[in-house]
Amino acid sequence: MPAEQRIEVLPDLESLSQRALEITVEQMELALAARGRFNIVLAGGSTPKSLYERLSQEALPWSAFHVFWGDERYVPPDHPDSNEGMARQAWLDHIPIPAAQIYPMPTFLPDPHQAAAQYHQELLVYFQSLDKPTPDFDLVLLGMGPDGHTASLFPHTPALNVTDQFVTVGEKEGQPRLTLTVPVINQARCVLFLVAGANKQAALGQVLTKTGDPQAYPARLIQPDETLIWLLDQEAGLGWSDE
Ligand SMILES: O=C(O)[C@H](O)[C@@H](O)[C@H](O)[C@H](O)COP(=O)(O)O
Repeated sequence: MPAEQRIEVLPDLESLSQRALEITVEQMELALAARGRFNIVLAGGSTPKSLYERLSQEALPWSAFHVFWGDERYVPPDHPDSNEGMARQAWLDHIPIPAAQIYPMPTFLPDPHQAAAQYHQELLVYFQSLDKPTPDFDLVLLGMGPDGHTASLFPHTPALNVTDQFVTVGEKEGQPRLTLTVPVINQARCVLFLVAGANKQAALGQVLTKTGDPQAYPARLIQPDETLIWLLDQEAGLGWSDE
């Protein structure tokens, strides 16, 4: 159960993205004050694009950013479906962040399981260099699909129950994806969901009321110890608000 959990409903995607920018900067400031760097995990899909575009317009201490992904479609970065490609086009290609501080998920190996193991190892080495045995990201950005999936943790798939790896292979309609595992996401200091669109309403109802079976609505599995924030637009968040 998160120490702090809140739901904010914003009028539309643009105001949701502006609020997400504010929270991202808040979490960055906390991380820099405490540890001198900001370890952020990016979400894929379409919802976060407007946030990334806003970030590209900011003058932030980019040299303190270390950017990771929460999941990736198993395609090259120049493929239209690539989460890495979307984030680079919307944000990362427009700011002076050191290239070595961007850690894309590898999607060039023939076997996605090998790629998952490689990213696991990359995370292990990175966090061990910070004297941490496991990843403790400062901020994990997540979306949620109409079926209640998040990252590439899809309903009734083996990925939901992987606890001995930081990264595993998810699957959407037979297509492989790479995804952080539930324990890694839950070890983050702050998890921020960005959910927009009427097609998310039903799944939200199952997730936020904690009634839906977590295997059927994997976003329910996301219960970080510290901070969990849901930013919803009015279409998705009809009737929901902690405010
Ligand atoms: O790679 C992905 O697609 C995402 O990580 C996925 O979990 C996404 O966040 C949801 O499917 C919502 O996608 P939209 O933002 O496009 O609705």
